[in-house]
Amino acid sequence: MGNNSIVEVKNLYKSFGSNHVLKDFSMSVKAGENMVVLGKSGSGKSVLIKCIINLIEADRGDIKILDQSIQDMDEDEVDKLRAQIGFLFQSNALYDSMTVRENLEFPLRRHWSREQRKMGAEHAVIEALTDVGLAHTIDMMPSELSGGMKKRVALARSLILKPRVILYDEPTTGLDPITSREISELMVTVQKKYNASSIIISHDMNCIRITSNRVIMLIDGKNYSEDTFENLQKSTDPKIREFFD
Ligand SMILES: Nc1ncnc2c1ncn2[C@@H]1O[C@H](COP(=O)(O)OP(=O)(O)OP(=O)(O)O)[C@@H](O)[C@H]1O
Repeated sequence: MGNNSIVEVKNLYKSFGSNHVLKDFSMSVKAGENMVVLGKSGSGKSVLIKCIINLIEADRGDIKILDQSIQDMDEDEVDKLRAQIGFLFQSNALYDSMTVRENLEFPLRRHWSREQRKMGAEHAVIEALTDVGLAHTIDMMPSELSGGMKKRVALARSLILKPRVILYDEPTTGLDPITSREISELMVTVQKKYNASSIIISHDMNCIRITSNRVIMLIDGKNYSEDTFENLQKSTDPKIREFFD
């Protein structure tokens, strides 16, 4: 890996009609790094994540994940790459009609052969659930779980393929402060265990403080500033201060 970059975004532009959302945005996420993207509502954080996983196409710019340019990939290659990327969406997106076990098996059905699943699915499900402290919920339905537990199960599901990169979209939204803190600490624990890199979109200052190695300020469509949480907190720049005051 040339420059040790797991995710490399260069000079990204994305507009919707006259709404210029990303304007020359660049960032580089290193191996094992937790990168937070902080920006106001509507600043383009979700658009950025969607560009990174090729759900929407950027107008201009380069995106490389694990040294592969996503724009040059055919569908098969994108699919293979997606197996190495874990997602944790705000909504959790658990299937309500499936047990916890079936929810966790879902990505395996897509990316593992029948033979691989026969040999390894049970072990993989138990390992991922154990990592989030919820092995005992394996036969439960999502409706029997609290909000925080659902979030943990969704995290377990995003870990099951042992991703190199994990993308978190507002992982603590809707959770009480104690549960938010637990989820944030869990994100740090799993990042260490899996040696994954993460890109985290969040407004939750406590979550950012706990999880981030670095924070990017997404302002006016650009990477306006990037630094550690502690250094940004000390900034006197009014555009940065808005987030901390
Ligand atoms: N598919 C789309 N078509 C048209 N406009 C879009 C589309 N997706 C996003 N936008 C616009 O892009 C801008 C950025 O949206 P985005 O969802 O990335 O914001 P965000 O920073 O994630 O905000 P929030 O913190 O509120 O989730 C918004 O003005 C939004 O209306």
